[in-house]
Amino acid sequence: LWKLMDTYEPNDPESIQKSFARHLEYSLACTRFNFTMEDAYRAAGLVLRDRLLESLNDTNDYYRKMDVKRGYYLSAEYLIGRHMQNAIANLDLEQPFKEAFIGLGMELEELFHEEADPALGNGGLGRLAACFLDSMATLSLPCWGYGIRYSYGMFKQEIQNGRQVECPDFWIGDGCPFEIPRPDITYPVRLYGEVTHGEDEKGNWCVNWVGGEIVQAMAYDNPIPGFDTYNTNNLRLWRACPSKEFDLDMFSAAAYADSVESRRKAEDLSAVLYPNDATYEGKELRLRQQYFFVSASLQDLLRDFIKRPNYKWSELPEKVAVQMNDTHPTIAVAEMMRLLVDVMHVHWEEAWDLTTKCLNYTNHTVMPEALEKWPVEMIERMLPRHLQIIGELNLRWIKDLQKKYGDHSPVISALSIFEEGDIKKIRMGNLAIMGANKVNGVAAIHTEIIKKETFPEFYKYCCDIGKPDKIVNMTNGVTPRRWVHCANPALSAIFTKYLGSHEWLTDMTKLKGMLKFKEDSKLHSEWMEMKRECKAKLAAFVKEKCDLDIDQDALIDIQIKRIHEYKRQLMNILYVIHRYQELKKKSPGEREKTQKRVVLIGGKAASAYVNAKIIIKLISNVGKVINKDPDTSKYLKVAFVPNYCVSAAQVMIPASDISEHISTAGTEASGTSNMKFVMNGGLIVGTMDGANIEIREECGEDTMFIFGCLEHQVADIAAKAKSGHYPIDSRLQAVFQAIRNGDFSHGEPEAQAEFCSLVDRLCNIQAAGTWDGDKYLVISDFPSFIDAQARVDATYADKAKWCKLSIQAASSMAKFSTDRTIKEYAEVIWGVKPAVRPLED
Ligand SMILES: CCc1ccc([C@H](C)CC(=O)N[C@@H]2O[C@H](CO)[C@@H](O)[C@H](O)[C@H]2O)cc1
Repeated sequence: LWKLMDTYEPNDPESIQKSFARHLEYSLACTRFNFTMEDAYRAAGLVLRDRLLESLNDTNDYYRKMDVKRGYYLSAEYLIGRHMQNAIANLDLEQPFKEAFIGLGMELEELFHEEADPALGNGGLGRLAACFLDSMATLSLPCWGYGIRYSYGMFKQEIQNGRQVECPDFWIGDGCPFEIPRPDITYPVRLYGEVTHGEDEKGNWCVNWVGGEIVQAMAYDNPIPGFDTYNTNNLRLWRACPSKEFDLDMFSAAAYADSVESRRKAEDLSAVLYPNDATYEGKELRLRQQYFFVSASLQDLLRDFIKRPNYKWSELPEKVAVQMNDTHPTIAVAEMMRLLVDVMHVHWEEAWDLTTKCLNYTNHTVMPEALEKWPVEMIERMLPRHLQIIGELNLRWIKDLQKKYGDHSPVISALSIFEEGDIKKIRMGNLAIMGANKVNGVAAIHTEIIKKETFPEFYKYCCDIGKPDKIVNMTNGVTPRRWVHCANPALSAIFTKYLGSHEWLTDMTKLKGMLKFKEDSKLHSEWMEMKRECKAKLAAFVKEKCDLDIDQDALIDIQIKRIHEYKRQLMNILYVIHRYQELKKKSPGEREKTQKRVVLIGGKAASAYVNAKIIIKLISNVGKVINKDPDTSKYLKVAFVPNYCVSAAQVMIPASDISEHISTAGTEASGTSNMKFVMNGGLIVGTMDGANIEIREECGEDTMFIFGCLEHQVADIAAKAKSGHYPIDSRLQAVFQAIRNGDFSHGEPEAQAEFCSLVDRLCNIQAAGTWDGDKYLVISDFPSFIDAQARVDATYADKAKWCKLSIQAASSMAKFSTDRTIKEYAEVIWGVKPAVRPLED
């Protein structure tokens, strides 16, 4: 059987066609003469699934045989995007698949479009997790991801009359060929109930968590193929199922409704992704979701560990490393202790030693409103044993601190896991740092802010105990497979042609080889042709989504990311109004000389985020005025692109000339779309914030149009404003006036009121830097923003210079590949080494 089984799926076009036809018939019950494009996509997906599954199993067997140290990434979100194109590329099947389907009269692109975009995440954090999975596999690192299989992902965004409308995203629809249900892998997860103490059968004193409700966590495996390797890792997502499919005795009793109720209640757990991406909402279901996937994941990885012949608990940190993606999985600190102490009967001290050696924590935001603090009473009700454990941990922690800093040092209350107050809370950030081996920020400036402003007492404590390197920096990255090779095949072809191989795709330092051609006219013409192709695709996309015709020779200016006041989409649209007013002032002749611009803004607002939704409305209404103004529409177009998601990003990002990363200095932890744009030859208008700073260092100052105050200046500006010194540039005054005049309200009183409230709050001078005023310093950064945009126009007028800068920047982005980022995590934090699976195994 083994000989038969080995590599049983040949990859020549004909075998692929056969396998396709077989799945059409035997898996989908279609006949080979009548099937829809969606059927074709599904059958093709199953052809790939067979190969992915084979590789996943063989890879996992290899890891087990080699008894390697494993890494586990715990994330409540994975924005994985469409699978098919990426799977074909990473399995190195592009050629045979292309030939096979051309032979069947189908373009691969047609199939790709049939796939639902699994949006199991909100934004940056979720997409980073997905890029990490791709790099962990490509580096042949024995690392798996764990998460939640939400039935409803990130809502679909429709724009109706300029306003965001959220629509449920039932992405699973008729099933996803790229996931494998594992009814053989389920774990019980208890919630609520109470804790009893007593003697077990052997007379040992033990703690029992009883009662409450049990939910079954069932695994769904999503193979993650690496590029240019035979290794395929796994993303194991948990779905909540009722513990007893059907409680027959309940069935007999007239409590039928209850059994259905308990089924619904159980399934609720993994039903919906919470659509907020930077504001903590203490919803109980959210905490249940977090504990649910953390418990199932830790049970699963510990089961794998104890499967190893004559395992010893002391070996756990040598065989297991866990990364907590922000505080969302931080209940893992207490759950690991419960499983080790209560279930595996490991002594408390050893259990704590093992826990703090295995767990690690990544912080992704310094926004106070995003830091999770769960009410003690909620934890007490839902997770009574965990509250006991956290209480005990904090007791010992405080004792340590008192020994070091004295009983009444203010440090104690700052470092305590508990936040006192009328509602006592558990600070998940403090618990995460306390329970972690390593803590990291996601960009150099962000990690410094964590040390100095967000957790200064913790950093000082680490230094005091001689562990200053407990907090390390891991600058984010993106995977070049999806964001260059799949999103921009024309650019990928240029790199491979000029560099002589596609090695750059697994080692982006090779792109430096392009620099010697950066002023080469032949490359320039190919480069500009590539950009033209991307712009043509974008034009078709914008026509379809916004019913707007855009001039492909215009400068394409894009800002796509979650709508949030700190990301300052408002400043972008205020500038567009200013640019419009300047155009209107000009004579037709003068207008002819101006740089044509198309400004595209896209992103979802958290459903309860009122100000963000008003900003979307303002952008939509401004577009309606400008785009049909005969004086200006030839020179300036602006549109809000609906339903920004991974697949939309793959169409928009390759087409940019300029992209906006204009957050107030010190607010954007890193940003990752900035990296994707520059890798595709786009240049940045940005502030000295997040990873913009490091991109500028790598690519050269002349490739970025920087403006605005620096992080350390923010507090001064706010202080000056308090004393009334916060001047408003006259050009911005003119913009505010136009808004107040109702120029962009289309006679909608509600919109007019909303727009004016936005402007009024900005102009509440004394309150600048606070929520009652211009919290994110739009007014004080506006003049230099105008200057930066003028520099863009001037530079863009010199096409050869622009092209040179574009090539220079795109060829200098090696640092921002997640291969570099993950290599650092593996070496500095996890101590996990590549385990390259040999084919013949
Ligand atoms: C509790 C609600 C909630 C949900 C998600 C989050 C995320 C941490 C927000 C997020 O996505 N942060 C982004 O993470 C990216 C990856 O590191 C960074 O590049 C972005 O700068 C950061 O905003 C915070 C709070």
